[in-house]
Amino acid sequence: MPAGVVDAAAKGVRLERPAAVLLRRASGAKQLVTASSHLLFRATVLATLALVVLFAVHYPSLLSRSFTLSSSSSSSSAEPALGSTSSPRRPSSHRSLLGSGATYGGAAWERDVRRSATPRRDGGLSVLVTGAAGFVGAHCSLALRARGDGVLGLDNFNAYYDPALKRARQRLLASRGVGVLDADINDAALLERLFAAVPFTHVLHLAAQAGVRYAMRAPQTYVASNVAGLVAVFEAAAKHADPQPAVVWASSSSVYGLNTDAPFSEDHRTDRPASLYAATKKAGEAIAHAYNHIYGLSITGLRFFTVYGPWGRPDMAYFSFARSIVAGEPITLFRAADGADVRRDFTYIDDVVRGCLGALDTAGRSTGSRSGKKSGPAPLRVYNLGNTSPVPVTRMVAILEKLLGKKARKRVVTMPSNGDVPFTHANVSHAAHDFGYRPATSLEAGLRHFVDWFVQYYKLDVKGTTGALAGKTTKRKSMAMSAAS
Ligand SMILES: O=C(O)[C@H]1O[C@H](OP(=O)(O)OP(=O)(O)OC[C@H]2O[C@@H](n3ccc(=O)[nH]c3=O)[C@H](O)[C@@H]2O)[C@H](O)[C@@H](O)[C@@H]1O
Repeated sequence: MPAGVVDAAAKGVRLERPAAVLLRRASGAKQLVTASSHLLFRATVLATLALVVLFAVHYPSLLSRSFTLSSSSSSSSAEPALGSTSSPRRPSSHRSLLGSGATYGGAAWERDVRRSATPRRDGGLSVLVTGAAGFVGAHCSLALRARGDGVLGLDNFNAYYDPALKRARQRLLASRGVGVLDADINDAALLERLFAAVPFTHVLHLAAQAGVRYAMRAPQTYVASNVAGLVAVFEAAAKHADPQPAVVWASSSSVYGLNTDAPFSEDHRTDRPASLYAATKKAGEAIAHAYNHIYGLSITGLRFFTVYGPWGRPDMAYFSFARSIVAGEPITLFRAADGADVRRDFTYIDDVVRGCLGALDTAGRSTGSRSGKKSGPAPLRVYNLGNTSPVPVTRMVAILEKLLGKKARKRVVTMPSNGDVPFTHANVSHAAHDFGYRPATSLEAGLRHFVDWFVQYYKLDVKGTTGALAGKTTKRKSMAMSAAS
């Protein structure tokens, strides 16, 4: 090879080398950029997924069918499970934590809300029922609807007791034209929106954290529901409704606490609550006074006395005892420290429903307005809704044993120091005078209705387990609430 050529070739090689290196570097950089953008993309996707999972864990409610007028049976198709009625579980997270970014609103939503809340009779009420998928709330909603009032329900479906039972009540309400919003009373934005959409004449506020003894296990849920939630409802009714509705709400016989004068009258002392539950209800009565005084809200508090019946609360003694008797499990019976039987003024649900409707019908108008001015004093009332005849809990168990055809396995212990009180006994003369409240159901008759429902709802084999029930239950109307039937 000639030298020039060699040189040239060498030069060529020399000349070509930097170009190839540059080319390789360029393509390396490109690959690097591509690879890192893939990496970045994947990291972003992973981070997004992680956020979604975190979000779902902390706020499952938002991913569910929130704030819709749930009426379909898809909300819970689970078969009723007797075993799932026993001990209370912690309530699920409150929707109020989500702030105001929820998915309610829109023309279709407002149309559904208004349809449910519109009365079907002249002069009918338009009632917002909170806790509508609860025991008393569901019965009252059906009774109001049955007489032609408009009812919109609201419930957070928390897991204090089996939410499947609440969903079953919700389906029953839907079948009668009552919509129940899946929402929390602590969601101020939602309440504001509702009062903007509907001129409710009344609020029947029954949403609460119930249960006397559970308050020792989950104290903050009582404050969140019974104090903060009550304030949220009063705030919305006082400041965002035009005109202001009258509010009727659930207080409790437990406010009498350590009171020993009997029968309990509304004029007796209620400043010695025995449980945090009672204290939050007593606080509610004081809060009601303030909202009535400042904003002219018409407010009626109803002190319920151990309400029982079909579609009841599984955490209550009569219900959990029935479950245990059927399952052959032991029950614990409390005895007062002096050895006396613990007694309760058990009140049947239909009587309580009549009391609630009487209180709504006689509530009287609120006198305030959104501007904050009131035109004069508004009604502020409180009533006992009891049965006026206390019965020993041991007698309640004996009736259940007879109805279920099976003996209870009893364990009797001295009442622990858990907020319980040894007896309750209502004087209902004020409610009788003001709206004709007259409880008419004996514990025997009321528990018979309960057991009929209980056996049917949980599809119990009454022939196998309950001689006394066989035959009776087959005649029963299917899933009908007595209040509306
Ligand atoms: O009247 C009221 O204000 C209250 O009535 C009931 O509270 P309570 O009367 O304690 O009803 P249960 O929990 O069903 O207890 C009824 C009776 O059974 C007794 N009991 C309860 C549970 C148990 O395991 N053993 C037992 O002997 C209690 O001491 C009580 O005397 C409701 O649970 C409250 O939400 C309501 O506010």
